[in-house]
Amino acid sequence: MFKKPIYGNTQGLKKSDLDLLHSIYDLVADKNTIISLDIARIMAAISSSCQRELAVFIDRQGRVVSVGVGDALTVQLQARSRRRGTYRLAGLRCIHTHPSGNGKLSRVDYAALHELRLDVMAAMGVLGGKIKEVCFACLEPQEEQLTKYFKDFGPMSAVQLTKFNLSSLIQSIEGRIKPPASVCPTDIQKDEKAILVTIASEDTLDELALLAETAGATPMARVAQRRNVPNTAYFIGRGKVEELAQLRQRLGAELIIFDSELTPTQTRNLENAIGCRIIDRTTLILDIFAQRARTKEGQLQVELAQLRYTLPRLTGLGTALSRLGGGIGTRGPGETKLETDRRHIRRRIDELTKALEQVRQHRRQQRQNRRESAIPVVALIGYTNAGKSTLLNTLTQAQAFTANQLFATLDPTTRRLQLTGNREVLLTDTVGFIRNLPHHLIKAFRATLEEVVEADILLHVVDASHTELTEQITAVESVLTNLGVQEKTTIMVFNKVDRPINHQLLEQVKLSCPYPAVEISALTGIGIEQLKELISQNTLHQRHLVKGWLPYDRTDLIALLHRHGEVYREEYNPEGIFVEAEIDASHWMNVAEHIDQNAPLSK
Ligand SMILES: Nc1nc2c(ncn2[C@@H]2O[C@H](COP(=O)(O)OP(=O)(O)OP(=O)(O)O)[C@@H](O)[C@H]2O)c(=O)[nH]1
Ligand SMILES: [Mg+2]
Repeated sequence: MFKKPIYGNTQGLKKSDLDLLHSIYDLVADKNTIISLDIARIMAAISSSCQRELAVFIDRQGRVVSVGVGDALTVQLQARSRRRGTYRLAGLRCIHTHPSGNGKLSRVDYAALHELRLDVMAAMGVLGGKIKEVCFACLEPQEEQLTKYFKDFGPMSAVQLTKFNLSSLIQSIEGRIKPPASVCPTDIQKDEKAILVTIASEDTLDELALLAETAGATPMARVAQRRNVPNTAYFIGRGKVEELAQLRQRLGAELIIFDSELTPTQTRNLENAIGCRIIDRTTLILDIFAQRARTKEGQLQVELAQLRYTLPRLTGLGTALSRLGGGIGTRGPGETKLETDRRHIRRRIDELTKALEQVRQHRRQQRQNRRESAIPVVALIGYTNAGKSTLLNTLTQAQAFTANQLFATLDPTTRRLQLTGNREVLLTDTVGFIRNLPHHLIKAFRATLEEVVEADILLHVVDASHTELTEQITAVESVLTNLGVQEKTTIMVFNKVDRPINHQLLEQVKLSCPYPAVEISALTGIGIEQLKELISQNTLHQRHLVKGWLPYDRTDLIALLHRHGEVYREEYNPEGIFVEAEIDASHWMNVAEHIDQNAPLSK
């Protein structure tokens, strides 16, 4: 029969010891404890008898995966390496012996713990065939990364070692390691069954359902209980809580999402009464943002918002429940931080605030540069899913990500847009708005939203085919007011007119809106030329008139006028070139100083 190998240098080992070593493979440790006593005792006996170090690796199911003679590094390097990505532990623990009787971990032991990213490294000091003392250590994440920081346990007896709860130690370590953004999507729990709850009318749950789906959940049922005032303890009535608990059981749902903000007490009470994870709309939106954020800036903003909002709410049962495997509302900074060190959170908030301040400075500088080049900036704003990114793509042939999802865009994208008459503007696409956009989010997303604040004009993109277009416009306007930009020059862009439209409603909306409006389809191209014309008209003041004479040796300036402006007259006379043109403010100075009111050769 195939025998699993004994790794390391086995030369000189007695046959009976080798057989005993082989027998370790047949033993299984309890998955929650570091090692079982029978394995420990066999190791102590052989290690003492041959006066060599022995190492045993056990996986999370308690199975012995490799047995060897020598230190942990030698043994494991010969056995198959089992790294599971840099942001996770290897899922293996190592127990090895020191025949000197000293149970303290050696430098090699710590090195192996770090290099192999072990769950735990334990050293057993053995003397006279008996276990004298045991020490073990695990990695201690710093700033969400696994570094060379260790946490030591022991010395203790072998019996004490078998009583130690390994699972919760591993969970607490892994809870504090943050995967890099690029690996986040693999952690998304697809199809978490969810129940949606509101105290308004059931229609309002359409949007919540879309949000839930965007986050990766499957809405299974909708529960509406009309109330003017939420119950302070449970948000909904006590009887409804019972009903919800039964419904959850029947459907096997893992998550209940409320359409409003819940207080920490309400969340806790509901979790205790229903026994599953309860999240509110804000937490759901933050979760989507956490999944979407790709740039460093986006990630900083989401983490800040989460720390400010979600973490103080993740207390009580929620903590235990979310430990059972993450899921919606549990992504992001990780709540173990909350348990271990509240001061750490405050420190992190400070760090994030400072880092974001730097981002803002940087963006301010970028905007300053743009301002100097005097190219007008046009910001695309609007309700999420209105078609902003699609419009950016249509107008500029950009390749911004678009999707029939809420919050497809998180990070601002800026592209140049060529208009008629060589006119040029910068078009910025940014995060979509939503009704009751959480206050924390507006604050956290200031760096991004400042693009809107600093823009010269706004294109307010509206999904004209949406039944709630009026509500969506109002929601966007309320965010604009919040940002203090309600007075900015705005063009209303009614998008998706290729779809069935309630024309009566659209006409009403257009009549009541004080801004110039245009109907378009970003998808099919209807109305795009008209929109460009409106953008031109509204950014006209950014051009200067040039009228006068240029010498023949400055035909380069004529070329510049053609490139960055519109030339109305261009006459080649014997005494010089007479031009009448308009040119972008950014290039005006270059030409203006050479333009002469009098013909050069007539002077
Ligand atoms: N029929 C039709 N669909 C459109 C039109 N414009 C956009 N869409 C669709 O609407 C959905 C949302 O488009 P996006 O461009 O991602 O919307 P957005 O406003 O950038 O959304 P967020 O970034 O999520 O805020 C996509 O499925 C688009 O294909 C249009 O003119 N007509
Ligand atoms: Mg978008």
